Amino acid sequence: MNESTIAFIGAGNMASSIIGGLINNGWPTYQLIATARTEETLSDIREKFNIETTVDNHQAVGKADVIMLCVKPQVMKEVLTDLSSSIKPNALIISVAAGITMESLQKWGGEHLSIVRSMPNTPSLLQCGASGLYANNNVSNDHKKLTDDIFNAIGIAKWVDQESLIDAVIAVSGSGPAYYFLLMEIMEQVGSRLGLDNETSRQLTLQTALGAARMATESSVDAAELRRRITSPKGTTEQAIKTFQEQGLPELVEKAMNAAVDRSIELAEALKD
Ligand SMILES: NC(=O)C1=CN([C@@H]2O[C@H](COP(=O)(O)OP(=O)(O)OC[C@H]3O[C@@H](n4cnc5c(N)ncnc54)[C@H](O)[C@@H]3O)[C@@H](O)[C@H]2O)C=CC1
Ligand SMILES: O=C(O)[C@@H]1CCC=N1
Repeated sequence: MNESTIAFIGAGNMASSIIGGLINNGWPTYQLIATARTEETLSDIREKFNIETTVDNHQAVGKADVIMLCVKPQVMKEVLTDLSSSIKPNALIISVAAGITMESLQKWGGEHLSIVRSMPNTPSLLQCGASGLYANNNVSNDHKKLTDDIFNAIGIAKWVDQESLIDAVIAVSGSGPAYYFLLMEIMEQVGSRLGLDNETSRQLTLQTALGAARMATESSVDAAELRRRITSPKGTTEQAIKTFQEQGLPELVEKAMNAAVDRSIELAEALKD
């Protein structure tokens, strides 16, 4: 097991998912430290994960081999600028923030820093995460291996060789779980309107999502073929799929994913100074 100590700066939703996933995979709790603005958030984290916490970012960073920046994009500048003097020279910095560029991170933290921009997602908690990773030129092979160890412990991880592709990762997997949750919410509601009691509709919807995801990931054929196998000619599925296609679902999904990319670019521009 890895001997590195990881400091999570900003122990909110994303950090908790990564911390939980690492612990579920056997990462020693004594090698994890988390910070937040309030003692209340930290006491939740201690209760859930039994790890060291502090409101003092400098204290956490001083001990850390890996500094995972998990604050909102809007406070990243303030947090990183303040921390730059406490970061150990050989530490690895990993940002999870959407829309904060490598250029900004280097400007605020220091040009010499080894920085990875990551884009994880919340299923990391269940070790079912999907993360994209992009490294600056200071990141050594050992630091890349360490990054792989962390992100592979909580799911799958893919390196991209152009920073702009992190925006594509945001649109696909960073924000992606929310798209599936939205579809689940809608299917549950429609099932109830069709006469099922709420609990039955909920359970059938969720089990169907789980079953479909498992078939898509575990079977040797692609999603299109799995869909065809359900779609009997002149049957019921055909009518539902035809409705999705005719009403523009593919275009709508593309538009939604492009909106996520556009927002990341907009944030990067607005927060760069
Ligand atoms: N929620 C998600 O599904 C994903 C989020 N992200 C990224 O993760 C980052 C955090 O997002 P969430 O966890 O959703 O937000 P969140 O609001 O749940 O967590 C942010 C945490 O930062 C803490 N914080 C604020 N200022 C601080 C400071 N000065 N020092 C230390 N801690 C401070 C807050 O107390 C809070 O607990 C964002 O940059 C977001 O782009 C990336 C991928 C997915
Ligand atoms: O919505 C957001 O901005 C963050 C980044 C990806 C998922 N949540």
